[in-house]
Amino acid sequence: MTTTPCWRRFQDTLCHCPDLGLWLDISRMNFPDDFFSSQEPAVRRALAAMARLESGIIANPDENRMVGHYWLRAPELAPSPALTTEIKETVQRILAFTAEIHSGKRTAPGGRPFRKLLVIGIGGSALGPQFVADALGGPHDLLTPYFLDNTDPDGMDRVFGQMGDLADCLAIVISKSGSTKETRNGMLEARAAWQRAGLDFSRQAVAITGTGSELDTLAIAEGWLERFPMWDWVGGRTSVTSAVGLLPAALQGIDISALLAGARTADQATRESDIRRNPAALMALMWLQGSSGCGKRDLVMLPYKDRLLLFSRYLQQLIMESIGKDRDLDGNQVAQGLTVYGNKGSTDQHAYVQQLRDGVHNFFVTFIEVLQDRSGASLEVEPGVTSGDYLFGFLYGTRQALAEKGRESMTLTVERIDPATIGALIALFERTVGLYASLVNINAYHQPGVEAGKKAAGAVIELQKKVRAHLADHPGSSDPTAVAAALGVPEQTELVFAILRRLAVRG
Ligand SMILES: O=P(O)(O)OC[C@H]1O[C@H](O)[C@H](O)[C@@H](O)[C@@H]1O
Repeated sequence: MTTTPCWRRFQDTLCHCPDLGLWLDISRMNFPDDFFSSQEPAVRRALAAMARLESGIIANPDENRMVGHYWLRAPELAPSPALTTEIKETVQRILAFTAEIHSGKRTAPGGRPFRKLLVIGIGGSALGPQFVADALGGPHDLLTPYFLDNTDPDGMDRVFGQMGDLADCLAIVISKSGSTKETRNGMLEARAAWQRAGLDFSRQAVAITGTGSELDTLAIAEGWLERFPMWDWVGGRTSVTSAVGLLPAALQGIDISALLAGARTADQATRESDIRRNPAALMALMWLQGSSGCGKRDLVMLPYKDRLLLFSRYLQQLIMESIGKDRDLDGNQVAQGLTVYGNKGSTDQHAYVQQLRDGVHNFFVTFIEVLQDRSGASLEVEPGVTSGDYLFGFLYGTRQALAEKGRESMTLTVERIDPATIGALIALFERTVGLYASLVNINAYHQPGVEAGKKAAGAVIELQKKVRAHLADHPGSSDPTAVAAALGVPEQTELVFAILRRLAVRG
C-alpha cells in the first residue's frame, strides 16, 4: 500500500456530497483493496440498525429508551404525531422567545434590553452550545455568550468578572436530568451573584430540562421566564439540535433554521445505501480501519480553521462517551474505545505534530479543510500569497509529511463555515458514531461509567461532611490515621488525608 496515493486512488475513493458542499478523501487510509467488499455485509447491518433506530425502536436497551436526535431536524420522521408536534412547537417557541428578546418586547427588569447570555450546563448540556457559539459567533452577536461549565469557584469568578454588569444578562440553565451537581452549583453561584447585585435571578432565568426534574420544579416554583423541554429520547451528547443548542444559538443571533437544515441534509446524505457515497458509512469504516476496530489507534482531529477549535472537544464527548464501553451488546467484555484529541492546524504543527510524524505510531488523523478563507479580500503577505494560502499549504504539507512516514489520514473538505455546515458536521459525526457502534456491536447511547464516578464523588462529599463535624468536636485533630479511625473508616485514611490537607490550605 502506497502512502502517497496516486490521483487514480484519490478519484476512486473520493466521496463528494454536493448538497452539503462536502468532500471526504480517504485515499490516505491504508485499507486493503477488498476492504469494502469484505465489510459490506457489516455496513448493511449497521445501516439497517440505524433505520430501525430512526423508526423509534428501543435503541438504547440499558436505559429502555428510543434514540431520536435525528427527528429533531426532521420532525415528520418521529414515531408519533404527538412527538412531531412537540418538536415543531418547541422550535417555534424558541424562535418566538428569541424574537421577543431581540426586539426588546421582553426586557430585563428595569426595561433594559438583554445583551448578554450566561449558559450554565456541563457535558452534553454545554459542549454543543459552546462549539456552536465559538464556531459561528463574532462581533455582531446579538447577545454575547458566556458559559459556566464546571464547579470550579475560581473559574466561575473569572466568568462573572468578564461579564461585569448582570442586569442585562439572560441566564439559561441546561440539564437534561435536572440534578447534575456541577450545574446546580453553577446556578446557585449565579443566583448568589445576581443577589449581590441586587437582582432577582428568577426574572432573568430560563430552564432547559426534563419535565418534572429538580431543575424543572425549581423553575416552576420560582416563576422563571421560560422552560424548554429536554426529552428522554435525546441523549445529552446528541442534544445540540434540540433546545439545548438551538436556544442559546438563536439568542446569540445564529440562524438556527439554517443549522437544522444543514443537519437534515447531512442526515439524508448519510442514509445513502451506496456505501461509497455515504460519508458517515465511509468514516465509520475508516475508524474501523484506523483503530483496528478496538481503539488501538487514536483519532487526531486537525481542523485548519480557528472557528473549529472546539470541535475536537465536542467530539471527545460524542465519540468517547458513546464508544468507550466495557461490554458489547452481547454482554462480552470488550473494553472498547476510540480516543479523540486535537485542537487546530496549523497551530498544532508547532506543538505535537513532531510526535505524529516521528514518534509513536498510535493514531490516524482527520484533517478538516475549509475552502473559504474569510468573507472579505485578503492581504498579500508575500507577492500573490495570502495568510489563507499558508493555511492551505500547511494542511497539505503536513498531510504529505505524515503520509511519507506511513501515517494514515482522512481529509474532510467543506466550502465554508456557516450554520448549515456546522449543522452538517454535527449530523455527520453523530451518524458516524452510530454506525461505528453497530460495526463494533456496542450500545452507543448509555454511559454507565459516568454514573460510577458521580456516585463515588457523592461519597467523598459525605465523608468530608463527617470529617468537618469531627473537627468541630475535636479542634486541632490533624492526624489522618486518627481521624479515619475515629470515624470508623480506616480504609479511607488516604481520602481523609486529602480532605484534611485541603481544609488546612483553605484555612
Ligand atoms: O444534562 P445533564 O443531565 O445535566 O447531564 C450532563 C452530562 O452528565 C453526565 O456527565 C453524562 O454522562 C453526560 O452525557 C451529560 O451530558
